[in-house]
Amino acid sequence: GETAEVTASPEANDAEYLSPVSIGGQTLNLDFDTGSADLWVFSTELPTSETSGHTTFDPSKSSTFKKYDGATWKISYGDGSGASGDVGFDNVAIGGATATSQAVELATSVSSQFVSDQANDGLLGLAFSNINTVSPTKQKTWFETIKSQLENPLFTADLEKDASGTYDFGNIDSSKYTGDIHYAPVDKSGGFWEFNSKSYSIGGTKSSCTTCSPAIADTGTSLLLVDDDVAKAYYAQVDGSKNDSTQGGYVYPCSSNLPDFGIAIGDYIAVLKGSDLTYANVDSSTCFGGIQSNANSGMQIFGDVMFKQYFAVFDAGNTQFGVASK
Ligand SMILES: C[C@H](Cc1ccc(C(C)(C)C)cc1)[C@H](NN)c1nnnn1Cc1ccc2c(c1)OCO2
Repeated sequence: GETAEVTASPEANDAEYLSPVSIGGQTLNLDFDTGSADLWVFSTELPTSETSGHTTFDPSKSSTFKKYDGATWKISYGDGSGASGDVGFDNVAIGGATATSQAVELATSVSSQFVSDQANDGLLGLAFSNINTVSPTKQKTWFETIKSQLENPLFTADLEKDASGTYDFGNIDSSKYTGDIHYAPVDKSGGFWEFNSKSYSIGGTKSSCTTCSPAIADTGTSLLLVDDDVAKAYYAQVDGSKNDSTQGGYVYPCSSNLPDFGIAIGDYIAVLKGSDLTYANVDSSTCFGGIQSNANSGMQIFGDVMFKQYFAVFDAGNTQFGVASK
């Protein structure tokens, strides 16, 4: 079976990580997103006013591209952004592993957030294909297309703070983590890498929260979006912090000492170091937190803030998600 490895390069503030993907011989930089299941790209079908700074996929230049007549897609993301378009099939290679006849969703319309993020040429979904948005027939993700060719039906994420990391497909590279991998069973019925998270710790003090929402492992989200009362409890320990609606969340004096924050991955509490829980500067003295409220959306979203501190294993063979120290 095959294995493949590709770099994941951070954008400003580690807001997102981009990886090179070859589609019909054309290389685009895509945001690998374990929280969605569409592989979509900036294409020559977009108005040129929306593609400046982006690499666009040109189906007419690929000898292996096949149009999927009548199929369309339309996706809306939780941050309010979205995109839509039509569909074809082509050979899609990542790190030397090629999925043939992979569904590639070509954007004919993208929201302003995507137009302005010139580093991003589209998203590569790594969630489960039951939430793919192609109509009339849902399509497989790249990972699900290639899974049977891989040495093991799994992939790992090693994202780094302000540095390039890697995604590996088909194997677990033991040089990338220390100690044990702690797994939680995944409920994939909602399409996400979803697991229970019924406790947390703040500054070493553990709390159980039987009413806490389940969590998803989401490489496509920058922050850690936790239940509202958990976010409140965390920032109650940060002097001078406040939930500032104009900034869009909790801010505090950059001089604050942030407590460690432990998140439950099933029965295991992964402790995130407080010193790595600041996301960005709002101004020279005010900082924006990596931990924010999910506005009680009923789902906790564990994004890149977690992946920067823990090596992650997405194991489709055993339908489990695991983390290890690194
Ligand atoms: C937001 C990303 C998907 C995306 C990634 C990048 C981008 C830009 C390139 C334009 C920067 C837009 C969108 C996430 N992926 N699973 C997602 N897709 N659907 N829900 N989420 C997670 C969520 C949900 C709610 C929230 C949030 C996050 O941030 C703020 O409020």
